[in-house]
Amino acid sequence: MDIIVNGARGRMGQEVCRLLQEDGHRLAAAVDRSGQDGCYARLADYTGPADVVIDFSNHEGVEELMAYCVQRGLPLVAATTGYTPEEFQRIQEGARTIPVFQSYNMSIGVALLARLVGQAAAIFGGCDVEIVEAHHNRKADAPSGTALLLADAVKARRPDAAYVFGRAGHHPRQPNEIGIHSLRMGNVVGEHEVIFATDNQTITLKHQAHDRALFAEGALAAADFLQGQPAGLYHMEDLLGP
Ligand SMILES: NC(=O)C1=CN([C@@H]2O[C@H](COP(=O)(O)OP(=O)(O)OC[C@H]3O[C@@H](n4cnc5c(N)ncnc54)[C@H](OP(=O)(O)O)[C@@H]3O)[C@@H](O)[C@H]2O)C=CC1
Ligand SMILES: O=C(O)C1=N[C@H](C(=O)O)C[C@H](O)C1
Repeated sequence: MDIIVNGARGRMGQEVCRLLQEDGHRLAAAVDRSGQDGCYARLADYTGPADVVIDFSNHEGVEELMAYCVQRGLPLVAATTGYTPEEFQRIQEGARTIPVFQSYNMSIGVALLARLVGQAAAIFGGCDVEIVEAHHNRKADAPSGTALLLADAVKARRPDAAYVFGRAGHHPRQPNEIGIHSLRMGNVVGEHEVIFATDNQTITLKHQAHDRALFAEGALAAADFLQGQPAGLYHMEDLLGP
């Protein structure tokens, strides 16, 4: 399979480019806005053969990304985080024409975590929920896309949940709050903890990524999954199975 990697000079892009060749895939084109190290500066500069685009770049490039994939009829693995609601809507629109696999976290472990979080939220209906995420000190967006994905897994079971990002000052906790807290430090690859607390017990569900290869492997599995799929929006749940 011939893969276009968008954001190819970034931390994740480099990991995908390294791994895909070991994995029997082929790099059709490396695209990065720097245009350095043999990369195309823009997606539109590459018109050669390709089977899929994997995107780990920046949310602001979504219009160009979707226009390119839709115009060429190319399936897309959309792994970038930090989308505004309008930008995310652009992905949903594109998915009416092409198959799009979108996840804020490409690891199967986090897909399982999200499922367990949904179960815990349903079983412990009235408990307090707090989410703590930690990432490296170069991460641009906060909270992480994964923290939002996990909060959404709770909200799916508790529609009145309200997200509170960090806390300061005098604001007593409300029963329907989901507290979301972001740590940025050193070289942490990605850690997510969801805490369910009642007055007499605490349950903590936690995922730690040790290596970015985890996300690159997931993105390649998603690219494989998309081959032959009809237009639509796909997620890690589709890879996880029952
Ligand atoms: N879904 C998942 O599992 C994961 C998602 N991510 C997400 O992936 C994204 C990238 O992460 P990471 O690799 O750490 O970030 P980096 O900043 O290291 O890499 C992003 C790269 O994309 C380039 N870039 C920015 N905008 C564009 C554009 N419009 N077109 C082409 N290239 C562009 C950047 O160039 P420049 O340096 O000039 O800005 C940079 O080289 C983030 O949103 C991150 O949160 C990360 C890990 C896992
Ligand atoms: O920027 C990162 O590094 C990561 N971003 C994703 C997110 O925002 O959730 C996934 C992973 O945790 C690493």
